[in-house]
Amino acid sequence: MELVRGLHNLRPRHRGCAATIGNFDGVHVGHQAILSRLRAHSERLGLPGCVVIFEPQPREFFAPDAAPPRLTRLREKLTLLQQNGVDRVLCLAFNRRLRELSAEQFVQQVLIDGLGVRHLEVGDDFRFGCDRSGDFAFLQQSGRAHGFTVEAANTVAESGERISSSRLRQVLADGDFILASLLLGRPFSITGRVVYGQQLGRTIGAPTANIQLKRVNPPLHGVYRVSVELDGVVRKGVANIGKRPSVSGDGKAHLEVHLFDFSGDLYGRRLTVVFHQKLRDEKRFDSLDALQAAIKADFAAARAQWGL
Ligand SMILES: Cc1cc2nc3c(=O)[nH]c(=O)nc-3n(C[C@H](O)[C@H](O)[C@H](O)COP(=O)(O)O)c2cc1C
Ligand SMILES: Nc1ncnc2c1ncn2[C@@H]1O[C@H](COP(=O)(O)OP(=O)(O)O)[C@@H](O)[C@H]1O
Repeated sequence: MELVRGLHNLRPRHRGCAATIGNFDGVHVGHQAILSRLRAHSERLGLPGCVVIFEPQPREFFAPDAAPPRLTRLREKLTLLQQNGVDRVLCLAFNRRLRELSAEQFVQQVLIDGLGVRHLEVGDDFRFGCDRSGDFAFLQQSGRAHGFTVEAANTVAESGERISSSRLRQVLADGDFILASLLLGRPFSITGRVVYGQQLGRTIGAPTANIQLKRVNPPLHGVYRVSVELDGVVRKGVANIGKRPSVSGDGKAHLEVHLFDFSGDLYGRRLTVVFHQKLRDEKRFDSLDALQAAIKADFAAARAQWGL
């Protein structure tokens, strides 16, 4: 899969494709249906299938503090798009210039001049362009004028309700990991690189691999029973995701995971943490002793649930 960052990196060889546009946060089952339609059209046309995404996502640009948590960070999203058979991703920086493009300008600059789109697949509620003025009817009209077809993918529902990124955020906040798996088509996980922490964990009998979240607001908070695949072995463990109010408090969310019956160096490794069950909310403890006791109890609870 090829990643093109910014319109200025598009070359004449990139013209001619089937495309879709959106945030694709989570790459859930609804998104997967659109990607499957995209693949069908790209095969029919004998052209690559291209997904146009935005980074940051529009709401993160408009209101950085009020934006909803991210289900997938850029790298995770790209991996999932690749796994869904996408040939090319055009990642556009959502900034003032992009925000101010009218629907006509967006179609002309991105879809026609940039990508030479021959088929456009969109979700049934897709809106774009300055103040969301472009809609499906507008795209169909542009398609007729510029020689591309447009199709709106059907809504995909689960348990009678539409699948969406915002529904997933709610389901994860509720700790319903079984429903989350149904909506995602895979268990919910967070992937990232293990970085150095304060080296405190090992001194309280709880070494924890700290996974870099890069300031992105995660959709989960609290203590969870988790698993991690490491060198082909599924390791069981417990994770804390939160701001660690009892210790540092740099105000940012951290994800740290302790693996049961494991000792070794994980620094620099890329881990995928799969979440299975919430144990409790994160708390502020007045002493390191109280924190240590709570962590010990979490270990015992998670071990018991895992049958270890
Ligand atoms: C199972 C578990 C539960 C935790 N619960 C809390 C908590 O409720 N409140 C809190 O402030 N920190 C909590 N922490 C985070 C600890 O403060 C942190 O792991 C410890 O300070 C070690 O940090 P370090 O890895 O950077 O050395 C928890 C950690 C683990 C592994
Ligand atoms: N059972 C384990 N679970 C998680 N990490 C472990 C384990 N055993 C050893 N480690 C290693 O110890 C590191 C965590 O130790 P810790 O004292 O918490 O340091 P830090 O604050 O740098 O995360 C991990 O990054 C990993 O390399």
